[in-house]
Amino acid sequence: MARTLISPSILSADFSKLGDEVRSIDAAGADWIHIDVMDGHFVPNITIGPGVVKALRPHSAKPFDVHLMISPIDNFIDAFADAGADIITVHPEAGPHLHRTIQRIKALGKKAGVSLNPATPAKMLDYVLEEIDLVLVMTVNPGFGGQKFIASQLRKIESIANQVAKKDLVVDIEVDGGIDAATAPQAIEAGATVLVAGTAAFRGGPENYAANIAALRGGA
Ligand SMILES: O=C(CO)[C@@H](O)[C@H](O)COP(=O)(O)O
Ligand SMILES: [Fe+2]
Repeated sequence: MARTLISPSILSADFSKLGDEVRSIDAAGADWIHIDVMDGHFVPNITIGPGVVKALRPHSAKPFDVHLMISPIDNFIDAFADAGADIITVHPEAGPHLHRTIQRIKALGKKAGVSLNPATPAKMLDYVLEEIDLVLVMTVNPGFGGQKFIASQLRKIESIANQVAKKDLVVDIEVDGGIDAATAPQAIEAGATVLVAGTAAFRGGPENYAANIAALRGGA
């Protein structure tokens, strides 16, 4: 069975001490650090920009998994790469030329991801799957933590996992939204290789982070 990585979303961390939160979740066993960037335009919420990513960079050596929910996207790719992102994930609806955006991310030496909203079909990947490192399947509508898992997305994960296997590609399938100890095994069963969790990872404060991550791995 494929390995399962845990990428806790700092959207659910205590924003008044983000550096400490990143250190704590890293020490608790996070594989990646998921950073949700929202612009109040592509999604109805505003979070953080490249300056915060840069400030957090010294707090962890784990890969920064940066999920960009901003449009237009292209003017910001370089800024997040410079700030210390390792994986940069974009939504196809966030710019006019997805292929070009991916090329730019790769040219900067970063891993490239494409994120699909719940209503966006897997077909969107037909001409880019060979170019990318990761597909991020949203199991909630993007914008907020703490929403309910949309189970219809399991079928999409399965279909992408089949395509990846059929084409013999090395592409992670990351699932994002409403992931907890109950939904994690369903996502893994469908083919997810990376689990994002905000609420379930940061629940109860730092003394609970290791147990929270272990519970998510319980399905692995
Ligand atoms: O990208 C997003 C939301 O748009 C996510 O990364 C959330 O932060 C996940 O939070 P939970 O659903 O796990 O609370
Ligand atoms: Fe996210």
